[in-house]
Amino acid sequence: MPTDPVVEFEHVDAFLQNRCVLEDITFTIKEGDFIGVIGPNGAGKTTLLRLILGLLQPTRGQIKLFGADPAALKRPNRKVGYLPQKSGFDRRFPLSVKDVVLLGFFGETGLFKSPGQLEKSRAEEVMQRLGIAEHKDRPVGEVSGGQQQLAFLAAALVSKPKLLILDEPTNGLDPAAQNRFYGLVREMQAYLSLTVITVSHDLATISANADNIICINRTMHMHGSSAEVMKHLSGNHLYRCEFDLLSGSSNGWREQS
Ligand SMILES: Nc1ncnc2c1ncn2[C@@H]1O[C@H](COP(=O)(O)OP(=O)(O)OP(=O)(O)O)[C@@H](O)[C@H]1O
Repeated sequence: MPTDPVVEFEHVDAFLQNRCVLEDITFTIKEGDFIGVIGPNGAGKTTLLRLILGLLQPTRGQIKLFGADPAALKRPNRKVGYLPQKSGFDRRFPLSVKDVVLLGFFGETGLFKSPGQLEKSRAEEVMQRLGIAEHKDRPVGEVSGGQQQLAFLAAALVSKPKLLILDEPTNGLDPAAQNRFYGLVREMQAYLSLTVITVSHDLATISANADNIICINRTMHMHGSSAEVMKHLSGNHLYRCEFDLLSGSSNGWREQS
């Protein structure tokens, strides 16, 4: 069955403070895809997400989100759930797990309107599905890192988005918690018929969980199924992506001899 494009990039460039951060990026993400975006630190992954979200305008090229300009797209057509990088939010906030989940409705209800019964029961259902309902009254700063991430995932999902965008969602989690997180994302993907875009610099995590992978480091190096990309990276000794995590260098794509 043919599927509609959810995100379309056509020859997109992005400049930040007069520096080219993304160059000539072209790809299409279709309904139901589970896409991993990988690249070393500073490769432009978060910038790519900001372009998709309409928070940044491309310097050249065209971007469509659900067939429209992302910056002009308003609810109810803008059905996007977003889980930003951990560093973007102060997790010592004096909120319970349930409060954090209910924050996910603010895009719908506005900041100053309390969530009603419908919102509360939807939040309860999502917390049940993600296995965090038993922690709902605990301060979010006191639950484990994995449970915190699930609370923020629940907040991104309560408004029943069609596209879920995750920026380095499993940073700082151990491998078991990472697998559990992505297993739950998969379950929610099936339940809500979601398209998922997840960003990471961890190739192992991405390849184990995403169906398709986009490799970027300013330009787009590869776009294909996880199996194809992994085969290319591990079987082809000419090109292999290596991330210099220790130095945080953005020159992580190296030619191998
Ligand atoms: N507001 C900004 N102004 C100027 N340069 C920026 C800005 N935000 C990001 N950059 C630069 O743009 C480049 C891409 O940044 P971006 O955050 O998109 O990379 P990333 O792949 O998400 O990195 P990381 O894995 O470290 O989060 C980096 O060199 C970064 O320093």
